[in-house]
Amino acid sequence: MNYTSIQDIDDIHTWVEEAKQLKANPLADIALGKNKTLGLLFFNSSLRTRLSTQKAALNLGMNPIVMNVSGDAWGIEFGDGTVMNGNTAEHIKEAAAVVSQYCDVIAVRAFPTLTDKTKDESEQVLSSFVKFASVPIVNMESATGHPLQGLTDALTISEHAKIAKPKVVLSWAPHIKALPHAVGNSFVEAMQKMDVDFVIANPEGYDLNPEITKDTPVYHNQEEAFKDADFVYTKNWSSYDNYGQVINTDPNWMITKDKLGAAKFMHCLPVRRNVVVEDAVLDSDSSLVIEQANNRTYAAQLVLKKILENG
Ligand SMILES: NCCC[C@H](NC(=O)CCC(=O)O)C(=O)O
Ligand SMILES: NC(=O)OP(=O)(O)O
Repeated sequence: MNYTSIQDIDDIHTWVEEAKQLKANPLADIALGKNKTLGLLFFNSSLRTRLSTQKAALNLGMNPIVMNVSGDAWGIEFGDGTVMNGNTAEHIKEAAAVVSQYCDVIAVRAFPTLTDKTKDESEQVLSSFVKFASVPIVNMESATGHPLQGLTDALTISEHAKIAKPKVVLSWAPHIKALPHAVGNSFVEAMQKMDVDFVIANPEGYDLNPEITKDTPVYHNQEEAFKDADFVYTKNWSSYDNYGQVINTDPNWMITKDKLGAAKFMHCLPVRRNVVVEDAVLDSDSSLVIEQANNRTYAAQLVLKKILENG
Protein backbone atom coordinates (compact mmCIF):
# COMPACT_ATOMS: atom_id res chain seq x y z
CA MET A 1 0.00 0.00 0.00
CA ASN A 2 0.95 3.64 -0.47
CA TYR A 3 0.01 6.47 1.88
CA THR A 4 -0.31 9.53 -0.32
CA SER A 5 -3.59 11.10 0.82
CA ILE A 6 -6.11 11.22 3.68
CA GLN A 7 -8.38 9.31 1.25
CA ASP A 8 -6.07 6.29 1.81
CA ILE A 9 -7.52 6.02 5.34
CA ASP A 10 -10.39 3.53 5.23
CA ASP A 11 -11.76 4.28 8.71
CA ILE A 12 -10.25 7.28 10.51
CA HIS A 13 -11.84 6.40 13.85
CA THR A 14 -10.11 3.01 13.87
CA TRP A 15 -6.82 4.57 12.79
CA VAL A 16 -7.02 7.18 15.58
CA GLU A 17 -7.64 4.46 18.17
CA GLU A 18 -4.74 2.41 16.78
CA ALA A 19 -2.46 5.47 16.94
CA LYS A 20 -3.45 5.98 20.59
CA GLN A 21 -2.43 2.38 21.31
CA LEU A 22 0.96 2.95 19.67
CA LYS A 23 1.41 6.12 21.72
CA ALA A 24 0.68 4.17 24.93
CA ASN A 25 3.15 1.43 23.97
CA PRO A 26 5.51 2.77 21.27
CA LEU A 27 7.93 -0.18 21.29
CA ALA A 28 5.30 -2.96 21.10
CA ASP A 29 6.14 -3.66 17.43
CA ILE A 30 9.93 -3.26 17.66
CA ALA A 31 10.44 -6.63 15.88
CA LEU A 32 8.14 -5.78 12.94
CA GLY A 33 10.58 -3.62 11.01
CA LYS A 34 13.78 -5.57 11.73
CA ASN A 35 16.17 -5.38 8.74
CA LYS A 36 13.71 -3.14 6.84
CA THR A 37 14.95 0.20 5.51
CA LEU A 38 12.95 3.43 5.28
CA GLY A 39 14.35 5.99 2.85
CA LEU A 40 13.35 9.60 3.50
CA LEU A 41 13.82 11.93 0.52
CA PHE A 42 13.50 15.67 1.11
CA PHE A 43 13.09 18.13 -1.73
CA ASN A 44 12.27 20.82 0.91
CA SER A 45 13.07 21.85 4.48
CA SER A 46 11.65 20.04 7.50
CA LEU A 47 12.11 19.72 11.24
CA ARG A 48 9.14 17.69 12.53
CA THR A 49 8.54 15.40 9.57
CA ARG A 50 12.21 14.61 9.21
CA LEU A 51 12.68 13.66 12.86
CA SER A 52 9.29 12.20 13.80
CA THR A 53 9.20 9.89 10.76
CA GLN A 54 12.68 8.59 11.61
CA LYS A 55 11.61 8.20 15.24
CA ALA A 56 8.54 6.25 14.10
CA ALA A 57 10.76 3.96 11.99
CA LEU A 58 13.13 3.41 14.93
CA ASN A 59 10.18 2.54 17.21
CA LEU A 60 9.30 -0.20 14.70
CA GLY A 61 12.89 -1.49 14.57
CA MET A 62 13.44 -0.13 11.03
CA ASN A 63 16.60 1.52 9.75
CA PRO A 64 15.94 5.02 8.40
CA ILE A 65 18.23 6.58 5.78
CA VAL A 66 17.78 10.22 4.81
CA MET A 67 18.70 12.33 1.80
CA ASN A 68 18.22 16.01 1.06
CA VAL A 69 17.54 15.63 -2.63
CA SER A 70 17.71 19.34 -3.43
CA GLY A 71 21.34 20.32 -3.26
CA ASP A 72 22.88 16.95 -2.32
CA ALA A 73 21.61 14.64 -5.07
CA TRP A 74 21.82 15.04 -8.84
CA GLY A 75 19.06 17.19 -10.28
CA ILE A 76 16.17 14.86 -11.18
CA GLU A 77 14.29 15.08 -14.48
CA PHE A 78 10.56 14.26 -14.34
CA GLY A 79 9.55 15.06 -17.92
CA ASP A 80 8.76 12.20 -20.27
CA GLY A 81 10.96 12.14 -23.36
CA THR A 82 12.98 15.18 -22.32
CA VAL A 83 16.27 15.81 -24.10
CA MET A 84 18.34 16.13 -20.93
CA ASN A 85 20.80 18.77 -22.04
CA GLY A 86 19.83 21.20 -19.26
CA ASN A 87 20.33 21.24 -15.47
CA THR A 88 18.93 17.81 -14.63
CA ALA A 89 21.42 14.92 -14.61
CA GLU A 90 19.28 11.84 -14.03
CA HIS A 91 15.73 10.77 -14.73
CA ILE A 92 13.16 9.79 -12.11
CA LYS A 93 12.86 6.43 -13.92
CA GLU A 94 16.41 5.51 -12.87
CA ALA A 95 16.39 7.39 -9.55
CA ALA A 96 13.19 5.76 -8.23
CA ALA A 97 14.23 2.27 -9.43
CA VAL A 98 17.66 2.62 -7.81
CA VAL A 99 16.37 3.93 -4.45
CA SER A 100 13.78 1.10 -4.44
CA GLN A 101 16.68 -1.39 -4.32
CA TYR A 102 18.04 0.20 -1.14
CA CYS A 103 14.72 0.76 0.64
CA ASP A 104 11.63 -1.25 1.61
CA VAL A 105 9.57 1.95 1.93
CA ILE A 106 10.27 5.39 0.43
CA ALA A 107 8.92 8.60 1.99
CA VAL A 108 8.98 11.81 -0.07
CA ARG A 109 8.57 15.53 0.66
CA ALA A 110 8.01 17.70 -2.42
CA PHE A 111 6.27 21.09 -2.17
CA PRO A 112 4.32 22.79 -4.98
CA THR A 113 5.67 25.41 -7.36
CA LEU A 114 2.70 27.70 -6.48
CA THR A 115 3.14 29.14 -9.97
CA ASP A 116 1.89 26.24 -12.11
CA LYS A 117 -1.47 24.98 -10.83
CA THR A 118 -1.78 22.17 -13.39
CA LYS A 119 1.68 20.84 -12.60
CA ASP A 120 1.07 21.08 -8.84
CA GLU A 121 -2.29 19.31 -9.09
CA SER A 122 -0.69 16.53 -11.14
CA GLU A 123 1.56 15.85 -8.12
CA GLN A 124 4.42 15.31 -10.56
CA VAL A 125 7.10 14.38 -8.00
CA LEU A 126 5.00 12.19 -5.69
CA SER A 127 3.13 10.43 -8.48
CA SER A 128 6.38 9.78 -10.36
CA PHE A 129 7.74 7.98 -7.31
CA VAL A 130 4.50 5.98 -7.07
CA LYS A 131 4.84 5.11 -10.77
CA PHE A 132 8.54 4.32 -11.00
CA ALA A 133 9.43 2.96 -7.54
CA SER A 134 8.80 -0.70 -6.79
CA VAL A 135 8.17 -0.23 -3.04
CA PRO A 136 5.42 1.56 -1.04
CA ILE A 137 5.48 5.38 -1.04
CA VAL A 138 4.61 7.66 1.90
CA ASN A 139 3.73 11.32 1.35
CA MET A 140 5.68 13.57 3.77
CA GLU A 141 3.91 16.70 2.33
CA SER A 142 3.38 17.01 -1.37
CA ALA A 143 2.04 19.77 -3.61
CA THR A 144 -1.57 19.31 -2.51
CA GLY A 145 -1.57 17.24 0.69
CA HIS A 146 0.10 16.52 4.02
CA PRO A 147 -1.69 13.35 5.15
CA LEU A 148 0.71 12.49 8.01
CA GLN A 149 -0.19 15.92 9.45
CA GLY A 150 -3.93 15.42 8.87
CA LEU A 151 -3.90 12.07 10.66
CA THR A 152 -1.91 13.64 13.51
CA ASP A 153 -4.46 16.42 13.81
CA ALA A 154 -7.37 13.95 13.95
CA LEU A 155 -5.54 12.09 16.74
CA THR A 156 -4.87 15.31 18.67
CA ILE A 157 -8.48 16.49 18.41
CA SER A 158 -9.75 13.08 19.50
CA GLU A 159 -7.45 13.17 22.54
CA HIS A 160 -8.50 16.67 23.61
CA ALA A 161 -12.21 16.68 22.77
CA LYS A 162 -14.38 17.23 25.84
CA ILE A 163 -17.72 16.71 24.07
CA ALA A 164 -18.98 14.08 21.61
CA LYS A 165 -19.09 16.35 18.56
CA PRO A 166 -16.72 19.30 19.10
CA LYS A 167 -16.80 22.39 16.90
CA VAL A 168 -13.59 22.66 14.86
CA VAL A 169 -12.66 25.77 12.86
CA LEU A 170 -9.92 25.88 10.24
CA SER A 171 -8.88 29.54 10.10
CA TRP A 172 -6.62 31.20 7.55
CA ALA A 173 -4.19 33.68 9.14
CA PRO A 174 -1.83 36.24 7.60
CA HIS A 175 1.72 35.47 6.45
CA ILE A 176 4.34 37.38 4.51
CA LYS A 177 5.07 34.56 2.05
CA ALA A 178 3.03 32.52 -0.41
CA LEU A 179 2.45 29.17 1.32
CA PRO A 180 1.05 25.86 0.02
CA HIS A 181 -2.51 24.55 0.44
CA ALA A 182 -1.36 21.06 1.44
CA VAL A 183 -1.82 21.30 5.21
CA GLY A 184 -5.20 23.01 4.86
CA ASN A 185 -6.39 20.46 2.29
CA SER A 186 -5.46 17.41 4.38
CA PHE A 187 -6.94 18.94 7.52
CA VAL A 188 -10.21 19.53 5.65
CA GLU A 189 -10.26 15.95 4.37
CA ALA A 190 -9.49 14.56 7.83
CA MET A 191 -12.19 16.63 9.55
CA GLN A 192 -14.77 15.62 6.92
CA LYS A 193 -14.19 12.02 8.05
CA MET A 194 -14.31 12.82 11.79
CA ASP A 195 -17.39 13.21 13.95
CA VAL A 196 -16.98 16.99 14.37
CA ASP A 197 -18.89 20.18 13.57
CA PHE A 198 -16.43 21.61 11.05
CA VAL A 199 -16.27 25.04 9.39
CA ILE A 200 -13.60 27.04 7.54
CA ALA A 201 -12.84 30.78 7.94
CA ASN A 202 -10.83 32.67 5.33
CA PRO A 203 -10.90 36.08 3.64
CA GLU A 204 -12.58 36.56 0.25
CA GLY A 205 -10.30 35.26 -2.49
CA TYR A 206 -8.78 32.59 -0.25
CA ASP A 207 -11.31 29.78 -0.62
CA LEU A 208 -9.54 26.42 -0.89
CA ASN A 209 -10.18 24.08 -3.82
CA PRO A 210 -13.98 23.50 -3.80
CA GLU A 211 -13.40 19.90 -4.90
CA ILE A 212 -11.79 19.40 -1.49
CA THR A 213 -13.96 21.63 0.71
CA LYS A 214 -17.16 20.21 -0.88
CA ASP A 215 -20.12 21.08 1.39
CA THR A 216 -18.03 22.25 4.38
CA PRO A 217 -19.30 25.76 5.33
CA VAL A 218 -16.85 28.58 4.47
CA TYR A 219 -17.15 31.87 6.40
CA HIS A 220 -15.50 35.07 5.27
CA ASN A 221 -16.15 36.50 8.73
CA GLN A 222 -13.73 35.06 11.29
CA GLU A 223 -15.69 36.18 14.37
CA GLU A 224 -18.83 34.47 13.15
CA ALA A 225 -16.95 31.23 12.42
CA PHE A 226 -15.25 31.20 15.84
CA LYS A 227 -18.55 31.28 17.78
CA ASP A 228 -18.64 28.36 20.29
CA ALA A 229 -15.47 26.83 18.79
CA ASP A 230 -13.72 24.06 20.73
CA PHE A 231 -10.67 23.92 18.43
CA VAL A 232 -9.21 26.63 16.20
CA TYR A 233 -6.74 25.16 13.70
CA THR A 234 -4.78 27.94 12.05
CA LYS A 235 -2.85 27.93 8.80
CA ASN A 236 -1.87 30.42 6.15
CA TRP A 237 -2.23 29.49 2.52
CA SER A 238 -1.86 31.50 -0.67
CA SER A 239 -4.83 32.16 -2.91
CA TYR A 240 -6.12 29.12 -4.81
CA ASP A 241 -8.25 31.03 -7.35
CA ASN A 242 -5.52 33.59 -7.96
CA TYR A 243 -3.10 30.71 -7.82
CA GLY A 244 -0.15 31.15 -5.46
CA GLN A 245 -0.71 34.89 -4.97
CA VAL A 246 -0.65 36.78 -1.65
CA ILE A 247 -3.65 39.08 -2.01
CA ASN A 248 -4.31 39.86 1.66
CA THR A 249 -2.01 40.25 4.68
CA ASP A 250 -4.68 41.83 6.90
CA PRO A 251 -3.30 41.63 10.48
CA ASN A 252 -6.89 41.54 11.73
CA TRP A 253 -6.93 37.84 10.79
CA MET A 254 -4.07 37.05 13.25
CA ILE A 255 -5.17 34.71 16.06
CA THR A 256 -5.33 36.45 19.44
CA LYS A 257 -6.22 35.26 22.93
CA ASP A 258 -9.36 37.40 22.81
CA LYS A 259 -10.62 35.78 19.62
CA LEU A 260 -9.76 32.28 20.77
CA GLY A 261 -11.84 32.45 23.95
CA ALA A 262 -12.10 28.96 25.49
CA ALA A 263 -11.04 27.17 22.29
CA LYS A 264 -7.81 25.19 21.96
CA PHE A 265 -5.27 26.48 19.43
CA MET A 266 -3.69 24.17 16.86
CA HIS A 267 -1.04 24.70 14.17
CA CYS A 268 1.16 22.25 12.26
CA LEU A 269 4.32 24.36 12.85
CA PRO A 270 6.60 26.06 12.00
CA VAL A 271 4.64 29.19 12.97
CA ARG A 272 5.62 32.85 12.75
CA ARG A 273 4.88 34.43 16.11
CA ASN A 274 2.93 37.69 16.14
CA VAL A 275 2.18 37.37 12.42
CA VAL A 276 0.01 34.23 12.35
CA VAL A 277 -0.72 34.06 16.10
CA GLU A 278 0.21 36.23 19.06
CA ASP A 279 2.65 35.09 21.77
CA ALA A 280 -0.10 35.11 24.38
CA VAL A 281 -1.80 32.18 22.62
CA LEU A 282 1.31 30.06 21.97
CA ASP A 283 2.56 30.66 25.51
CA SER A 284 -0.75 29.68 27.10
CA ASP A 285 -2.36 26.38 28.10
CA SER A 286 -4.75 26.84 25.17
CA SER A 287 -2.02 25.86 22.72
CA LEU A 288 -1.78 22.22 21.60
CA VAL A 289 1.06 22.76 19.11
CA ILE A 290 3.77 20.90 21.03
CA GLU A 291 1.51 17.91 21.64
CA GLN A 292 0.54 17.95 17.95
CA ALA A 293 4.21 17.73 16.99
CA ASN A 294 4.62 14.83 19.45
CA ASN A 295 1.72 13.02 17.80
CA ARG A 296 3.47 13.17 14.43
CA THR A 297 5.56 10.20 15.60
CA TYR A 298 2.52 8.01 16.26
CA ALA A 299 0.71 8.94 13.05
CA ALA A 300 3.84 8.06 11.05
CA GLN A 301 4.35 4.90 13.11
CA LEU A 302 0.81 3.73 12.39
CA VAL A 303 1.23 4.31 8.65
CA LEU A 304 4.58 2.49 8.56
CA LYS A 305 3.17 -0.35 10.67
CA LYS A 306 0.27 -0.83 8.24
CA ILE A 307 2.67 -0.82 5.28
CA LEU A 308 4.97 -3.37 6.96
CA GLU A 309 1.99 -5.59 7.77
CA ASN A 310 0.23 -5.27 4.43
CA GLY A 311 3.17 -4.83 2.04
N1 LIG B 1 5.16 21.22 6.99
C1 LIG B 1 4.48 22.24 7.61
C2 LIG B 1 4.31 23.49 6.82
C3 LIG B 1 5.28 23.69 5.71
C4 LIG B 1 5.06 24.93 4.89
N2 LIG B 1 5.40 26.09 5.69
C5 LIG B 1 6.29 26.99 5.31
O1 LIG B 1 6.83 26.88 4.25
C6 LIG B 1 6.58 28.12 6.28
C7 LIG B 1 7.75 28.92 5.82
C8 LIG B 1 7.96 30.23 6.52
O2 LIG B 1 7.27 30.57 7.48
O3 LIG B 1 8.87 30.93 6.06
C9 LIG B 1 3.60 24.99 4.44
O4 LIG B 1 2.94 25.98 4.70
O5 LIG B 1 3.13 24.01 3.80
N1 LIG C 1 4.46 20.21 10.48
C1 LIG C 1 5.50 19.86 9.68
O1 LIG C 1 5.35 19.12 8.70
O2 LIG C 1 6.70 20.38 10.05
P1 LIG C 1 8.06 20.30 9.21
O3 LIG C 1 7.81 21.10 7.95
O4 LIG C 1 9.09 20.92 10.10
O5 LIG C 1 8.34 18.88 8.89
